[in-house]
Amino acid sequence: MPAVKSNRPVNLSMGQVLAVNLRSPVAIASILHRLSGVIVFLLIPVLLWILDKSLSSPEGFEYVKNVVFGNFFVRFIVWVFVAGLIFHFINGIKHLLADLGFAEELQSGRTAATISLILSVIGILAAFVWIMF
Ligand code: HEM
Repeated sequence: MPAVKSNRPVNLSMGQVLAVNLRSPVAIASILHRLSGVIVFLLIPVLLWILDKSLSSPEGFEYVKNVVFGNFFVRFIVWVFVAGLIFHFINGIKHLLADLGFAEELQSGRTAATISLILSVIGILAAFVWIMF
């Protein structure tokens, strides 16, 4: 038996977790930073294959240009990779600045998270137009 009885709630439902976290830009930026890191990591082989193919020969380059990038689904996957990288990079800079002591308090951290979310959305939408059309 623990010496002090804890009233700390355990086994929170996912609804409770989301209700709290979706109201916090810091929490949203944090989980998306982890998710984007994993997405970028998982898609690296696809991008490496495209790069390898495009550098293999002039025919390989034409193949990637016309056939690979001619495919809507491949362009979408490439956009997901670029979107993940944009998000991860911008929020990574925020993390590194916080490590240096910038915007690490509650209010400044919220502001930094909001700014990085807005910049990420702008960059990700621009990448969508660039890659998909
Ligand atoms: C191929 C490129 C990259 C991959 C696959 C990648 C992947 C990851 C993953 C999986 C994590 C762990 C996330 C977590 O557990 O919360 C992480 C953390 C981190 N990444 Fe990246 N990353 C990449 C590029 C970058 C770049 C370019 C930056 C610089 C802006 C960066 C900055 C960071 C930082 C600062 C963290 C630590 C975040 C923390 O302390 O919670 N990453 N990365």
